Amino acid sequence: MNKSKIAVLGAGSWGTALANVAAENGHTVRLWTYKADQVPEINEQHTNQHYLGAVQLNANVVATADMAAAVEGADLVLSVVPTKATRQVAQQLSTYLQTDQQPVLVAATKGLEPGTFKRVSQILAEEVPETLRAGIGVISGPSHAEGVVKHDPTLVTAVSDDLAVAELIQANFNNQTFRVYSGTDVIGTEFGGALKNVIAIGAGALETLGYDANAKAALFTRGLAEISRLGQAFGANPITFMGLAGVGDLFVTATSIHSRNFRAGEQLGAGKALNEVIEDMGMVIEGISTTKVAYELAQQKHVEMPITTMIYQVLYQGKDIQAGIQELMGRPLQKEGF
Ligand SMILES: NC(=O)C1=CN([C@@H]2O[C@H](COP(=O)(O)OP(=O)(O)OC[C@H]3O[C@@H](n4cnc5c(N)ncnc54)[C@H](O)[C@@H]3O)[C@@H](O)[C@H]2O)C=CC1
Ligand SMILES: O=C(CO)COP(=O)(O)O
Repeated sequence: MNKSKIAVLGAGSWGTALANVAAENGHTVRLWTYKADQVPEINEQHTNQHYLGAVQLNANVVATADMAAAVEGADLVLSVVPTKATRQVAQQLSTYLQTDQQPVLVAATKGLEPGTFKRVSQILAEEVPETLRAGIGVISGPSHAEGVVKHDPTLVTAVSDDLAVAELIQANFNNQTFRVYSGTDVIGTEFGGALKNVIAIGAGALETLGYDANAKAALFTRGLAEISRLGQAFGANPITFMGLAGVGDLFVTATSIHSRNFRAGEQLGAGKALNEVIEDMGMVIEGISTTKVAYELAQQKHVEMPITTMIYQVLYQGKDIQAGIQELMGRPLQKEGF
């Protein structure tokens, strides 16, 4: 395929891993960071120690703290900063894009914006020039950065309202160890990616509390039913939740020690205070704010989400986890619904 100019905004674990995939595919890559002190390390040592340890990055991953330089002439721009920073970064991006520039914009962040309840691709659409709105896509799926940079076989999905945009993202990022599917269910893909983080926090807590596979299977299955129900209330295709952005990402996030959400849950299960968990992680734990958004959305849409509600009460109202589990187990009997 033709080689592209790709700008990646955000040099944390995931932005760096995606930049690395793009560089390995022969594209010209600029990795923007707002922390200027990361630049010499990435460009000279070809590492990003804080996020990815000693892993050697492709030498064609070029970091810069200058967003204008990063996005100049870019064919694709990936947004990979935390959800809460996305709006501000998209506003900055808009000031730097040339008026005749028509890059495809890709949301790689998994979250829902507190207060507005917006999906990440919606935030981008609201903040960038109108001419770019038709060219927005999402990349999601079970893909811990740590596995991607060491070339573990990884499958993700690229989606957009316009299949041609999804296929363009697919063609640019696919390679022998990073297989990219395409699709058009943007809503389902973004709800799946955001909401699995909530369930992963619960899974981490179960792990610490010593619960076995029965409890985890129960959490995954009924958690996925909640994710699907809320997604469908916003127009998602329920089948999406059976795929990479649904059960796939739920599985990886709720079982892997690489998951910040799972690890946060483990620490909460051990009794650590939420503010200490956040402080000590040093990386974004999206599920914490997403839990609150999901809880509020469930109330607003009258969607039954008992597990999410319990996790909300643990995180924000000091509920005891064991008491929460007992409450869930004692709920009125009902038919198995999805
Ligand atoms: N780490 C992973 O394996 C994966 C992460 N994701 C998602 O990607 C998103 C980013 O995650 P990570 O890279 O892991 O997070 P991270 O915490 O490793 O990195 C976030 C990056 O954003 C930067 N940043 C923070 N606040 C900023 C601001 N106000 N303005 C500009 N830059 C800012 C940080 O300096 C850092 O470079 C999250 O939504 C996460 O759910 C998705 C798939 C895999
Ligand atoms: O989305 C992810 C893997 O697909 C990353 O999950 P964490 O943010 O919990 O590390």
